[in-house]
Amino acid sequence: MNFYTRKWVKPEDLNAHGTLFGGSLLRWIDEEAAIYAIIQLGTNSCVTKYMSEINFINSARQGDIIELGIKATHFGHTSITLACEVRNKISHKSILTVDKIVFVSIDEYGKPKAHGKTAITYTDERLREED
Ligand SMILES: CC(=O)SCCNC(=O)CCNC(=O)[C@H](O)C(C)(C)COP(=O)(O)OP(=O)(O)OC[C@H]1O[C@@H](n2cnc3c(N)ncnc32)[C@H](O)[C@@H]1OP(=O)(O)O
Repeated sequence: MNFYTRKWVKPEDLNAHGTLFGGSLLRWIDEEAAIYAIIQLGTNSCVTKYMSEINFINSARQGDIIELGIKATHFGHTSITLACEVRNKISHKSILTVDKIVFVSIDEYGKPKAHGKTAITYTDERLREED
């Protein structure tokens, strides 16, 4: 799993207990996962279809630096399935896991569209393809 994005937990991200608000974390995850799906599928016409059970394992506190990890686990015909882990950047203690986040590639009418991708590609491979 690659941990691309880091966040610094600030006062506006906290819940009434003074720990990281789950809603803030889920918003960051949805955006991170969407960016990952867009890059892998090569189109920004894709939507979140499904999120599996979310397991909040440990809380994060103000001042903590956390990192968001995403990995593609399955390429379907029109969909891509991702797994996510959020952990403390310093201690590597797990904060949250999501087993499955599914994005679907759509056409101009909002209907599922084949994306033609079968495996993870990395930026340097994509740049080589464009040469
Ligand atoms: C980035 C964002 O915030 S987007 C905003 C939030 N998301 C949305 O508004 C999306 C709203 N939903 C929709 O518009 C529609 O449900 C669509 C277009 C995504 C999918 O339409 P459907 O008629 O359900 O599509 P369909 O049944 O053909 O399935 C499409 C793909 O999704 C997969 N899929 C459908 N339902 C599920 C599910 N519950 N769990 C996992 N995968 C699913 C299918 O297996 C299929 O994948 P494949 O082609 O790779 O085999």
